[in-house]
Amino acid sequence: MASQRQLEQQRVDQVIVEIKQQLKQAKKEYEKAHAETSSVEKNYLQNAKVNTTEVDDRMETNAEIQQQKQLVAKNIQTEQILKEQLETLKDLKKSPYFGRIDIQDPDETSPESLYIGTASLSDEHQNFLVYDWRAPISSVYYNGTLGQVEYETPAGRQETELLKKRQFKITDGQIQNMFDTSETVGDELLQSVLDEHSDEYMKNIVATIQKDQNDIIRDTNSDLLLVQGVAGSGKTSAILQRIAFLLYHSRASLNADQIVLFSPNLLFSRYISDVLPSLGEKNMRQVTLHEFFSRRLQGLKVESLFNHYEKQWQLTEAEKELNEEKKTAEFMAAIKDYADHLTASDLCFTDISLHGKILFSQAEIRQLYADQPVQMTPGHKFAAVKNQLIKKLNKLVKRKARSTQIQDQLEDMSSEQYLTLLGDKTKESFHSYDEERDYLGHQLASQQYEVIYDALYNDFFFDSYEQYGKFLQNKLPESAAGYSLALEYHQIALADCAPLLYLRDLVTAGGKNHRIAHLFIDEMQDYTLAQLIYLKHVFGAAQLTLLGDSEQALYASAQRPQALLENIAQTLDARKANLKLLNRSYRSTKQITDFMKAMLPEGENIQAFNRPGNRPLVCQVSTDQAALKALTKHLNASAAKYSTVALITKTMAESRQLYDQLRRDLPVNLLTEQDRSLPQGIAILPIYLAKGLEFDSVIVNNVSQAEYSSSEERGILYTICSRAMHELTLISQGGVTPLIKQIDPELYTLEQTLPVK
Ligand SMILES: Nc1ncnc2c1ncn2[C@@H]1O[C@H](COP(=O)(O)OP(=O)(O)OP(=O)(O)O)[C@@H](O)[C@H]1O
Repeated sequence: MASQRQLEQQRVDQVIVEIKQQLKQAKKEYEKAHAETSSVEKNYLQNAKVNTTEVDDRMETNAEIQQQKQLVAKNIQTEQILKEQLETLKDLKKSPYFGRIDIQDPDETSPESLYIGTASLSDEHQNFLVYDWRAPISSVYYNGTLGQVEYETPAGRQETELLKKRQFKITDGQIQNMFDTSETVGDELLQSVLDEHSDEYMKNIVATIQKDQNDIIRDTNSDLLLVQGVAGSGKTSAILQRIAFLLYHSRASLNADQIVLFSPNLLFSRYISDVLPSLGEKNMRQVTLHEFFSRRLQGLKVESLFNHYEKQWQLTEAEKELNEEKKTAEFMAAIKDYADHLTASDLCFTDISLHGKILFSQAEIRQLYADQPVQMTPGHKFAAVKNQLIKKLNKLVKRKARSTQIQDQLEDMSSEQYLTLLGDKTKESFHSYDEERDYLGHQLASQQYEVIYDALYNDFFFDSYEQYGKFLQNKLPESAAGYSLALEYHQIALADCAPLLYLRDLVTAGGKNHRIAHLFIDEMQDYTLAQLIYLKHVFGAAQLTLLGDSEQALYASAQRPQALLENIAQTLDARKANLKLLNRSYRSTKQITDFMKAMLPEGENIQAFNRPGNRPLVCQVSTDQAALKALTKHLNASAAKYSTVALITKTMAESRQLYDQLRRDLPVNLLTEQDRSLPQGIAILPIYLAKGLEFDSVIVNNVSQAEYSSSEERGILYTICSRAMHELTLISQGGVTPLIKQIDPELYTLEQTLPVK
């Protein structure tokens, strides 16, 4: 292998020489483009400064400015492309590729060696020196074992013989490691990647994608792809590489703006923000469910998932049941049925007034609705009413424009106001003084009625909040009072958001976003069916990828994947639904994974990746003081060893309390819902904020019987433990929870401190 390694290093060196040449050329082109942009920009600014108050100059200047503006935009775009090329080449220079496959095509006489990297590179004769990891042939690297293999291409399925597969770890142009493997992607490289410590940002995994992950990444057929994967199995990683793959696969028709990812919290959004740029792609849009609902329910304080969790502890059984009902598909079906059968007299219309004077009364709006043909759908009727109202408003504005009041205002106008009213027009745009006068009068009247136009466009003549309240009174009367009370305080419970918005959209035929081609939902076990139905309704044209782990549901029982798929596919009306399971966990050491899996009734499905470490430590103490002492000791020790250490609690209140107790002695940081980045030092946070994240060392505060008494809390403890990569410490004040007691004592180390007499 030594001489093989020399040969491979020689090839790396040659490729780097080529990259350097291309870099030089690209730099030149970039600098040229940059100089051009600057000069056009300067020109544009100078032109824009021309005295535009001289009406004669205006038209000409306008046209010229428009032209310049377009030129600037085009140059900026070219400059941006060249900049991206430069970045790609710079990355390739450090590590041009990570894999090699030797293949024998049936119609070729000799085998061919192909090298695979994060981006493609060809020489001046168009020979591929490096293949992009997303190219059709690269799938062979991830998918096949040696021998006869198949791969998909735009022209159909192809066959080839895979003779050799080699993995490289190249840093700064030097091969650090290389392995030949017959495995899909062998364990050695993966082992060395997983041994690394975590940092603020997630990394791309393209060099070590596993076969089952590759199937998820390259699935282009399903309209609903459901991924159920155990904690740390690479679901989030798979989503991000899948997005990079889809962007490559459909380069001509898809851009990053057409992809939306629903992420669990703001910390997570930042944590994953580097992966796509590291693959030369733009980030997709990211939103949390809370942000999404808040934007659609402006003026209301939407309950967050976190508040929802925290409140669970205080709810009565009856209240919990009401909430549960609102989460179901049946509840959404009831909303649909209700919306379909609403008559004009049932609808909650409101008056539209200006300065206290009613312009359109609810009675008038109701009559307009009642006058629509019966066979029309509610949405069409609503749209027709809206159009008629806008027409009526146009007439009103026309009348107003000719009123003496407006004419008087025109007389008294300053020349500045006059120019603003003219807008894009010039004096010469009009044939007569009267025409100009009419135009200006119309402009002025329109301005005065702008709020009414806004109100009509935004459907403010319909009160969706009241309508939903009426629906509740009918369907779930016990919850109507609570809903109305919250509304009085401008608040809305999470469970009410999806049904209310669904009702609003159905009545008003609004709220849809057809532009989005792919919708990704991470941590889907935290979404109710009602929410999924609403998201599917909004993003009707999107292909769905849902990823989750029902064992990590914080307050719900786990559901079997196949049943979940059938349920969701049927509810969302999916035609090509596909279920993928990921059972191997990569995040944690074998010892931590074995401990976690023993917590679950069906944990035997989880396969640990064979990365060794210490067994989790359960530290049992008997007093408050001793607990705090143990906590301080272990936090200190972890912080000295690792870069990311987290103390994860069940609730925010517990996090706050610990923060107050520890902050004098330790560099601790309390994280809240608003935090977008992980600060240096030890993080203290409740589990719902740690969703999707990982830390070198995790400490759990109190795993006593009193704190984790029921199996309902299994999901919480499991999720907390599964955030640990290298070290897990659990402190228990008093007897440990039965969730741990039932675990084979061989799987952890028990440290007991005796009470001080
Ligand atoms: N093929 C792989 N190669 C290298 N690292 C991997 C691979 N798959 C997963 N990992 C690593 O394992 C860790 C867990 O991955 P990820 O966060 O994507 O899992 P997850 O299933 O979304 O986890 P969870 O549901 O517990 O939040 C990450 O550090 C990720 O980089």
